[in-house]
Amino acid sequence: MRIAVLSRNNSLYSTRRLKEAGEARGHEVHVIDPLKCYMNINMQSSSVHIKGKELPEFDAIVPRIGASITFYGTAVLRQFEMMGVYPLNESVAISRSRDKLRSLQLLSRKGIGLPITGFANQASNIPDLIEMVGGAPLVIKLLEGTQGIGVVLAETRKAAESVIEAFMGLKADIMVQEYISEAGGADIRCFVIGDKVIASMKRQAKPGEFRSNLHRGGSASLVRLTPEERSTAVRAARTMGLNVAGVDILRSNHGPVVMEVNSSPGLEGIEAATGKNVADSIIEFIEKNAKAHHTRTRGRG
Ligand SMILES: Nc1ncnc2c1ncn2[C@@H]1O[C@H](COP(=O)(O)OP(=O)(O)OP(=O)(O)O)[C@@H](O)[C@H]1O
Ligand SMILES: [Mg+2]
Ligand SMILES: [Mg+2]
Repeated sequence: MRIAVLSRNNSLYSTRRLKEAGEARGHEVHVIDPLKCYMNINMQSSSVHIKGKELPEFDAIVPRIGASITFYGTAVLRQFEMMGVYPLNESVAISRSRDKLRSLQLLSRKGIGLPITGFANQASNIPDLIEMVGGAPLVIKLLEGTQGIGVVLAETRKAAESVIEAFMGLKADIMVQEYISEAGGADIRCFVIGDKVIASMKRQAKPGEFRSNLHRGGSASLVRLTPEERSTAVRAARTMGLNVAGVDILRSNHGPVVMEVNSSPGLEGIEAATGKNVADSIIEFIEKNAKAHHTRTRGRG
């Protein structure tokens, strides 16, 4: 097969591994920078070009679209979908997963366990919002945050009120969440491919920190999932319409709760922690599932 990896940089670990794994399985793999692509959108035919050349036909495309280029990256991916290229994850599903509130709304509709979460636009609603999520301690999150930056633990109601007020004053979009203290500063990354969790790891925050992000000094280790955790992760990925997803779960007193579903989960941490060849499993999934014009939305966006 001829496979495109849509990625800004072919020296990134995940991109490199996907190229290696694809070639090891006998495929031709091209790394394509979505920002370098330009497109012809017309009635007769769609095409994608780079530096004056039309790109060849691909059998499948693996989107690795960073959060900062979601808008243009998904437009390029959609163009490939319209041309009939099989997307590992569809543009619609990626856009959906990038909106945290929309994601939580979709997951809750399917009865998937979530931390109690509230959001509001006006400062006058703050006291009621805090009440709704069960009072302090609680977690306040910037919707645009990443790598744990913009995630705050407010220990008291007073602290919560002033942090929420400050964020709202800056016109930042936030959500307020029940603090799952029993998770003990750990979360579980479930790497889902199709209808299976093919690898998982526990990430433990460093002492004195509640955020388990590896970028915040957390450490990864192997973990044994319960059947409920497995099925929660798989259902969360399916609800978002993602074939490949990194589902982050907290172990709460009321069972596993999903914190977020990532559409471009990194391979470095999970391959290092588990010793599994995750890139190979992704290529294998593509071999089994890639068909031209095979998206749930048929590229309609
Ligand atoms: N409600 C919560 N209760 C307990 N711990 C939480 C809660 N929300 C977040 N955390 C901790 O904080 C960390 C960061 O939170 P989260 O994953 O929501 O933000 P982020 O990592 O900045 O976002 P992204 O993963 O999209 O980059 C989590 O990995 C988890 O360890
Ligand atoms: Mg996170
Ligand atoms: Mg994330």
